[in-house]
Formats: sequence, structure tokens, C-alpha cells
Amino acid sequence: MGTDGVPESLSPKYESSFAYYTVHSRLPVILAQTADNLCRRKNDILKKYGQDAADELKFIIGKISKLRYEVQTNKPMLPLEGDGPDVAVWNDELAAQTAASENGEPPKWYTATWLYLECYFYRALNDFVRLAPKLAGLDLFGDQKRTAYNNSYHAVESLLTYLMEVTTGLQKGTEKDIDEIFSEFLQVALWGNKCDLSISSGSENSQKQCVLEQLSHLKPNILADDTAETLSTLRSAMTARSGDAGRVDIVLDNAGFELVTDLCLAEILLAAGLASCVHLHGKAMPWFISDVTKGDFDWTLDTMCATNNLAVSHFGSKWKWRMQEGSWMFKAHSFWTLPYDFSQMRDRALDLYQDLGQADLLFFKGDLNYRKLVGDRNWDPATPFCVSLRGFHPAPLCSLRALKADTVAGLKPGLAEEVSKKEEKWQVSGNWATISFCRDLRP
Ligand SMILES: O=P(O)(O)OC[C@H]1O[C@](O)(CO)[C@@H](O)[C@@H]1O
Ligand SMILES: [Mn+2]
Repeated sequence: MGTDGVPESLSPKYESSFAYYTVHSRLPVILAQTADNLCRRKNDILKKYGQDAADELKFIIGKISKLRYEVQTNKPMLPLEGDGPDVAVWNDELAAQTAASENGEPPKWYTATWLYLECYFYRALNDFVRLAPKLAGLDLFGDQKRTAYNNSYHAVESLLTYLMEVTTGLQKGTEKDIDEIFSEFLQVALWGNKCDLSISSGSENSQKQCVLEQLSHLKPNILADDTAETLSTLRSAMTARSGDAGRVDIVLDNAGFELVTDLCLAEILLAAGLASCVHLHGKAMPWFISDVTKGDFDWTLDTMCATNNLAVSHFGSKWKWRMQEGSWMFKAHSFWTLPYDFSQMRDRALDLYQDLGQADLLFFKGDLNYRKLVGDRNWDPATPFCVSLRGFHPAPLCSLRALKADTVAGLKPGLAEEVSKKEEKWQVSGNWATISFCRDLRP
């Protein structure tokens, strides 16, 4: 516990931690597979970017192998060399951490904080691409993300067929209870977070079964469920505006099946009259393998439009239309791909903090967003979720997360101990989840 009452940051310096396992076993595998993918895709890439980009491709592969060596041998992190509006921020942060360290040395792979080193890892990969101007825009994980969507296509079909039924029912006014629908689609978006590519070190990990059939079976694995408070806060905000629905934001996580589940939630919010517009926040660069960029978002809608399943193509065109008419908006602020936790947002990106403050409700999807919400710290799991936010509160917020990192707050006292008896690796297996809400920071 630090002097400020906030527990220590997670770090690979603790050998039994998931952070250690990540640096030791996951990151080197991700690098080897990324280099391997580039070699295998060489012909396709050169067809797209031109044969004269061959040297640059070789250069990137060389940089990736060098990074792998540096991670495995615990070398210090190096300043970024490429361009990008965030380079100065990254290099200033590296200099600040170097100056603040006991021996005046830069952070190293096995001793830095986990959040910083893992964010640096993905930013460094992007740096390599930025140093190769002929390959500008190349997404090192693009292929894996598209494969993940294609492999989950049957689950996408059943989910969107069901969404069509529900939204048609809502239009006719004969639908089931809105509370029930909201809760159902919240759980769909929650479990959509089970299948990201980073937890499986980039290997195929897509949703094969229909998620709807699994909801009741998965329900006991939701360790905190603040669905009712989330919905009632949304309704109170509307009542305060004499019934007018307002803005809801979704801070997205992964492309593929999870993105479709998040867009279903966005559609339900509008169709049920719980929101008048939804702002979707994606990433400004490829991030943690599967995170959604604007390119992934557009590809998903285009691919949906081109399929011959009625429901899938219907929502593909409807969602494109939503983007055009403005009931949906896609944003990619550079703060989401910086190494800071969200308690630092107000100081580092006041514009984003103020923008989020315009919403009635914020959804934060996934594990990394959760880690950034709680500062990636070693909390006692019974710490109230609002306390773990350490002052971050632009608007009422709800996190939907499958546990894939060893940090959690907001659980009832004793629950963590109970679950650990059922599954030893419960904090990182993705089998358990939380729906955690914070209305305001006052106790
Ligand atoms: O896509 P998500 O849910 O943010 O998960 C990202 C993954 O990356 C990590 O944050 C670290 O590798 C894990 O905790 C998690 O498995
Ligand atoms: Mn992710």
C-alpha cells in the first residue's frame, strides 16, 4: 500500500503475477507471430503497397525481432523515433520515469509498471510502421481481426436476427419489458469481451456459439451486477430533461464479435428510447491486437452490408446510415492509446474529459479499460468500485468486463475467496465478469 492509501501498481517484478507471465510468455509470442504473419502475408502486402515497399517490410520484421530480444533480455525501453502527434508525450514520459527512478535508468521490461510497459509495447510496434513511409496505414493485426470476425460469423448472424426481432417488437409496442431487453443486451456486450485476441496471444479465439443461448448459464459468473442502478441513472437523467433521451458513450474495446455486441447495445439504447445519440470511442492506432480502429469499424459495416443474410445486411446499412445522420458518432482520441490511467485524463486530456462529461452515461468495455479505470493496482477486491476510480468521474459510468488481469474491485466481501476455490486462475481466465457502476463519487 502506498502512502496515499492507494495500493501498488501491478508489475512483472512479482513473479507470480499475470504481468510477469505476460512479459515472460505472452509478449514474445505476440512478437514472433506478428513477424511471422508479415512474412506469410508478404505478397498480399506488396500487392497493396507496391513492390518497392519490400525493404521497408524487411525493416519492420527486423525491428520486431530486435524488440523481442530486448523484452526477453530485460533491456531498457527506448525513445520513439517515428512521427505522430503523441511522440513528444511518450518520450517525455520515458524521460520523466528515467529521472524519477532510483538509479537514473530508463524503465526496463521486467521492472516497469505493467500498464506502462504493455502500452509502450503496442506503441513501439506502431512506431516501426511509422518509420516505413511506403507502408503507411499498415495494421499489423488487421488480418487477425478480420479472421476473428469471419470465424464468429454464425454467432453474428444469430445475434442480429434476434436484434431484428426485438427492435421490430419495440416499434410495434408489443415488446417485452425494456428493463429485460436492456439487461439482456448488456450481458451480450459483457460476454462479447471474452473473445479478444490479446489474451490468447493472438491465436484464434472467436465466438462460435450463439451467445444468447449461453446467457443464463453464464449469469452466476457475473461477480458484480449493477445493471439496475445503471438503467435507473439513465432514466433519472431523462426525467430531469422532461423525458428527453440524451447521449450515451461507449468506450469500445475489441473488433470482431465484441464490436457487433457493442453496436447491438448502441442500437437497443436508441430503439428503446434510452438515448438520442451514441458516441463510440475507438483507438487511433492498432492496439492490444484486437482493439477497434476506424478502419476496423468501417470494414465491419462494409462486410455486414455485403452479406446475404437479411438481418446482417439490414443492420450493416442501418448503422452506416446512423453514422451519416449523426445518431452514432465514431471518435478516436489519442489519450486512449497513451500509457496513462483514467485518473490522469483530466490533466492530460481535458478536452476528452469534458467531452465525456456531456454524456448521461459512459460504458467502458473490456479488460484494459477496466485496468485503466482502477489504475491497474493491487486492490483488495472488496474495495468499493467508486473508490478504485480515484477521482475519475466525468459522468456516471458502467464498466463491462470479463476478468483477464489480476486486479478487481467492487466485489462483496468474501466473494473473491469463494471464487478462487472454484477456479484458481479466476482473475485471468475470462470466465468471470463484472458489471460495475459508479453514479457519483460521493460516499
Ligand atoms: O481486450 P481487453 O478485454 O481489454 O483485454 C486485453 C488483454 O490485454 C491485457 O490487458 C494484457 O495483456 C489482459 O489483461 C487482457 O487479456
Ligand atoms: Mn482489447
